Amino acid sequence: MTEHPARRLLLVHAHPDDESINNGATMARYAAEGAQVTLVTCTLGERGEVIPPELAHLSGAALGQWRLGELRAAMRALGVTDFRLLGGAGRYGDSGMMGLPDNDDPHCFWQADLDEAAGHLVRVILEIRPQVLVTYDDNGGYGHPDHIQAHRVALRAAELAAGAGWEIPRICFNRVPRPVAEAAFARLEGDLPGLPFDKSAAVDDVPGVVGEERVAIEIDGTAYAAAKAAAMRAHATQIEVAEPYFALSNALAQPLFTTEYYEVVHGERTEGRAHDLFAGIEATA
Ligand SMILES: CC(=O)N[C@H]1[C@@H](O[C@@H]2[C@H](O)[C@H](O)[C@@H](O)[C@H](O)[C@H]2O)O[C@H](CO)[C@@H](O)[C@@H]1O
Ligand SMILES: [Zn+2]
Repeated sequence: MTEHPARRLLLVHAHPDDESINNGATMARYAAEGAQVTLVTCTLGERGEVIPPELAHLSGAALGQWRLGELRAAMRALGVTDFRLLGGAGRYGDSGMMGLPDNDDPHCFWQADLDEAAGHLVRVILEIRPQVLVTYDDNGGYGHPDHIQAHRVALRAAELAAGAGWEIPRICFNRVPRPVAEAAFARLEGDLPGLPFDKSAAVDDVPGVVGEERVAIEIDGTAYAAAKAAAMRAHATQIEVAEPYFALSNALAQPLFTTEYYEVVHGERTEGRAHDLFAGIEATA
């Protein structure tokens, strides 16, 4: 039997950058504490926009390879050594934003056969035997096809893995409590004049905003704020950071959250608001 660290976390994301935006502090914390942190990213993000003018020439496969390099740099910043591309680098293409003709590309992730894609993830689950799986809600957080498909593939793979001998004890969705988001945007409104961004996004532009009652776990990542910001800066084609804020290529400022929040959607719930993704889960072989 392969020796496993006692605590094993698996995160499933759509593009290089999502992991740092949603879970950078969480990943840095658990990596620093000696847990096994495994990231599976489903596409290389080759249909993304590019922020820095000096990189504006990058598109298609060249952009995808560049973003893979950005992902490597972000993982170094977080101290995460186990990160993989679903089915291997380039297996599934970036599907573009919802409603675009890109969504119909037969190579794109949105067109993937669900069980074929989930099969790649089942192999990772049976190898790692994670106690916690983190992914997006059924809307992918904000409706992007690759995020929705990442959710579907993650949950299908968890179902198949349970039938093949490993039921993941806890499955979580990335969340932000609405009061937290509203307070952060209120601060942003006052800070905006001093930022390199002209406009602010809105609370409902933030993926996964829900009522407080649905948030079961919060991870205080204050100690890892610098690591998260460095990881986000590593994704320079997609993200501009001006702590404690950032903007994507749409140049709309939004809060850079260093406390990260989770809803538990499968497995043992926690008593009240927990502060550890592994709370109440026995270390398992
Ligand atoms: C955070 C995220 O999921 N980014 C995706 C997204 O990128 C957005 C898209 O280019 C949109 O048109 C911009 O206005 C927005 O600023 C971008 O964040 O979609 C891309 C294409 O599928 C994807 O590569 C990127 O990772
Ligand atoms: Zn994404």
